[in-house]
Amino acid sequence: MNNKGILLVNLGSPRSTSVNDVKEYLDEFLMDERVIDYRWIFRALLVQGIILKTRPAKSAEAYKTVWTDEGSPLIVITEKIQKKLQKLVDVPVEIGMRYAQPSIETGIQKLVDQGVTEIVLFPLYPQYAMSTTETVIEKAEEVRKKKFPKVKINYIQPFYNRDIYINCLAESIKEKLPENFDALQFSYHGVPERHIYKTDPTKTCNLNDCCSREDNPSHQFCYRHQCYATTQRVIEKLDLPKEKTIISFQSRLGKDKWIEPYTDETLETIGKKGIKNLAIVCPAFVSDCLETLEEISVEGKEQFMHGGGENFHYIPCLNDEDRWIDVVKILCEEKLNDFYLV
Ligand SMILES: C=CC1=C(C)c2cc3[nH]c(cc4nc(cc5[nH]c(cc1n2)c(C)c5CCC(=O)O)C(CCC(=O)O)=C4C)c(C)c3C=C
Ligand SMILES: [Fe+2]
Ligand SMILES: [Fe+2]
Repeated sequence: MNNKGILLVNLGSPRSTSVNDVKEYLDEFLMDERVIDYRWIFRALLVQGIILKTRPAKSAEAYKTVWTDEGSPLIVITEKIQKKLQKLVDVPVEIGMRYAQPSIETGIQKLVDQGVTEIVLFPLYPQYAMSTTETVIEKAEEVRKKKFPKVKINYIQPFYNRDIYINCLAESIKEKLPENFDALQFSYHGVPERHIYKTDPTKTCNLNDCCSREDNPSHQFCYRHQCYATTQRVIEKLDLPKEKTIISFQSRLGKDKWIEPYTDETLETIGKKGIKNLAIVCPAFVSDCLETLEEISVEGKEQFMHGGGENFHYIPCLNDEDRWIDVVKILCEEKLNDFYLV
């Protein structure tokens, strides 16, 4: 196994909470054509001409509320996953971020410096999206071809429906569920509807009930379906009645239509419909980050309380829980073994 290694890839965070560092990060992130998928000139006009004029200051304030002495929660937790995994496997494990530092290139370089020529790259996203899994693979391939042409990379596929992951997520949620709750809400990061249509090679997804149907040819690339499937399977494992569960999509940006239902609108209205005690979980994220610790735990709680809710219980992500590290290990080992089959 000594020429093999593992690269865990997460989204990335700004270097610090200064407005300039947040601006630099948002510039790289939002200028990615798989995140804001307009033609370059329109993307630049929107991002550099409008969004970067005001958003960095607002986002920097939000980051300050979640930042720890060690840094960004997303990076710190990814490092913890790396360290725990490293204790369980006999190949080097490094991390790389799609945006900012440590970059995917830095991660690959660190592996290469340890003699690695065959890398298992793990995009840490359970569900496929053009703005997550796909952009990670595109970036890694670009870096590989330019800087490391002799290195081979095997990519771990989205694992939203793998039994080991579903069992792990369900167990984790079960342990953290409060005794009394009227509903369990599954809030996933949203994406613009256009992204789903664009990445559907079968052109059969209508973003309606087909996403929650068991089989539709579009499911392999339908982020909305994959979120529904994760939810459905966890609900079954937890033996929860469907009426006690809610699915929604958070973190909208801009004026485009994003996939529905929206988390903020849901949180503002369910209190009046009799849901007073809410538990909420965010399974699109394997590690807690700005979008869970601020947008859901703080803003989301305010929205729920404002709309007549009484008790709001946020269920943390899998983070560095041992049962999740075991899943990461199994998924990595499967791909490490693939190298022997070629
Ligand atoms: C989990 C999967 C994610 C998808 C899908 C996703 C799509 C997506 N995101 C934006 C815009 C922003 N996202 C931001 C933060 C952020 N997004 C994800 C994950 C997904 N994004 C994470 C894990 C984080 C947190 C990073 C951290 O440092 O903690 C932000 C930055 C914060 C802010 O200013 O709100 C933006 C902007 C788009 C446009 C998009 C799909 C097209
Ligand atoms: Fe995002
Ligand atoms: Fe779909």
